[in-house]
Amino acid sequence: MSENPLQLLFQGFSKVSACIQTNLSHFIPRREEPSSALSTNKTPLITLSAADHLRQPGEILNKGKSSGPTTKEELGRATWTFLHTLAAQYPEKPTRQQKKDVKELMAILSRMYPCKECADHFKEVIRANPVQAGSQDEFSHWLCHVHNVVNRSLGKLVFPCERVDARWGKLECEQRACDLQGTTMDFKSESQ
Ligand SMILES: Cc1cc2nc3c(=O)[nH]c(=O)nc-3n(C[C@H](O)[C@H](O)[C@H](O)COP(=O)(O)OP(=O)(O)OC[C@H]3O[C@@H](n4cnc5c(N)ncnc54)[C@H](O)[C@@H]3O)c2cc1C
Repeated sequence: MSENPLQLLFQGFSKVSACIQTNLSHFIPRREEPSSALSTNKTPLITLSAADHLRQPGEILNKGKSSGPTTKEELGRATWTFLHTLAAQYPEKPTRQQKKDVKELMAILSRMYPCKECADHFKEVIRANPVQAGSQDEFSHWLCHVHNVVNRSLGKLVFPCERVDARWGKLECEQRACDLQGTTMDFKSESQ
């Protein structure tokens, strides 16, 4: 039976793709591994999609961002996206542990954010504005407020916090499988 010419074309394309991956992986430095692991590990270090064949090698390695080191602005936008998405998904009734976790996360950010001047400034911001994370609404509005404190210090426009839920939503995830589970119990005795 004669094969479909398109099928033959795709088979040829797959072979070329596998060959490019194997050869390209030789040019990418890898972490120290025991020599036995190196000799047996056949998994390519990167995988390429069909569209990647149209890109330059440098573009493939920096997929999704402009080439060159990450700027303070890119880092800031990515971090605020992470934080506001976290706040949008924060439970209506968080557990004691979840409240503790977000406070710790902010404290860690103020020590380890990879821009020292930003981290130092953020430390002052959260000292003056202690984390409020008693509910989803409280946490997302607190975050909006501290983001505005940073905005003001950089001469940026202040964001209207009543629109924070419209700007930042929960992560798109099938059947809300990404949602954090809170508690249905009412911890009235808790101080925060
Ligand atoms: C913790 C932290 C501290 C930082 N400190 C400094 C610093 O000291 N010096 C410095 O130069 N840079 C700092 N940055 C980076 C800075 O805040 C910006 O991220 C960066 O300048 C890029 O700004 P942008 O205009 O693209 O928007 P961003 O401020 O990054 O905001 C991203 C998007 O969030 C939305 N948004 C804006 N304000 C709010 C808000 N209040 N609530 C909800 N959504 C909002 C807007 O749609 C905006 O486009 C810090 C970032 C973080 C995460």
